[in-house]
Amino acid sequence: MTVALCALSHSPLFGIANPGAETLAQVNAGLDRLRSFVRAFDPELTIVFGPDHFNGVFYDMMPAFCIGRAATSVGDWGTTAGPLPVDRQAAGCLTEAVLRSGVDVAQSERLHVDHGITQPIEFLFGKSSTQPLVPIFINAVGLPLGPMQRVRLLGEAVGREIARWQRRVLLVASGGLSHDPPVPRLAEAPPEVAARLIDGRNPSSEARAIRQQRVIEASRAHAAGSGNFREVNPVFDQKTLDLLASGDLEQFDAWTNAWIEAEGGHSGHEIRSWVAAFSALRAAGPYRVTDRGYWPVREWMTGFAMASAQLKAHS
Ligand SMILES: O=C(O)CCc1cccc(O)c1O
Ligand SMILES: [Fe+2]
Repeated sequence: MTVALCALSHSPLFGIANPGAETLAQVNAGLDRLRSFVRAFDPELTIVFGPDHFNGVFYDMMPAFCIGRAATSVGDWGTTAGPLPVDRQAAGCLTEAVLRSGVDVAQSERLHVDHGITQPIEFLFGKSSTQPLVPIFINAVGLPLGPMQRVRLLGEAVGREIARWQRRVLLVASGGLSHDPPVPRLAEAPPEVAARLIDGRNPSSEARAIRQQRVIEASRAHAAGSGNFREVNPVFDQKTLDLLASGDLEQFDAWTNAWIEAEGGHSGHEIRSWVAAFSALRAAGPYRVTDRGYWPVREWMTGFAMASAQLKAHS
């Protein structure tokens, strides 16, 4: 057994909005380092913890967590659409292990995923990779959410299971850190928006284009200092990264969702992906963070962070 971890933010505005040459060069250099880390580790299986943004998972059946035994990319924001190379057997083992641990994870024979899962895969492996995957959906925008402790326990159950395997497993976390992009919320949605949050799968390409254009315009307004979006919070983000690096992950149990939202914005809940993945790594053994980068990027409407980590025994 050996396990490694890569965690990174996603933003659909990456490649669309320009954060300036210096930031872009630094982020790209960071992504290059992550790709080198992954190549050197040479994973036989990659488990991706990531959210969805009402593109693949809706309120007609909103699970807290869901493991895909098969999955298909909706192809939003220029990501490759279609079936993903899911390792069905590994996904089944993980589902059983998590259920045995007492965490009532949902399961899917066709998990629909958006850029929350596909962007990190494409960053790390390219646009049409055949890298075997297990996608694990972590609800971060379909309020209400359960306590953070459940996220940690989900991750631990995954980590305990893969620690028993004779296989190099890469854990990938996708999301965060603090950000508040224009993702609709059911409680405040007018009826036509509510309808698509409940059952909005397979929008017409025109409808998708209109929504994406709205996000692009929002990011322009935000970058120009107007618009009604919260600022990225580097203090919250560094605190999150410090705690993840410390390995003292039980401390996240005390982070209430109200506090996370107040400090990290509505999409700050995406740190759940990071907590799940780091908890999985820790369940496989003591770890150390080997790389860490952070850039608050207004043009991408997010604090863009990345990290890699590996087991101490293998460093
Ligand atoms: O709903 C959508 O498709 C856009 C969501 C979105 C926007 C900016 C930064 C992000 O990280 C993000 O996920
Ligand atoms: Fe997101």
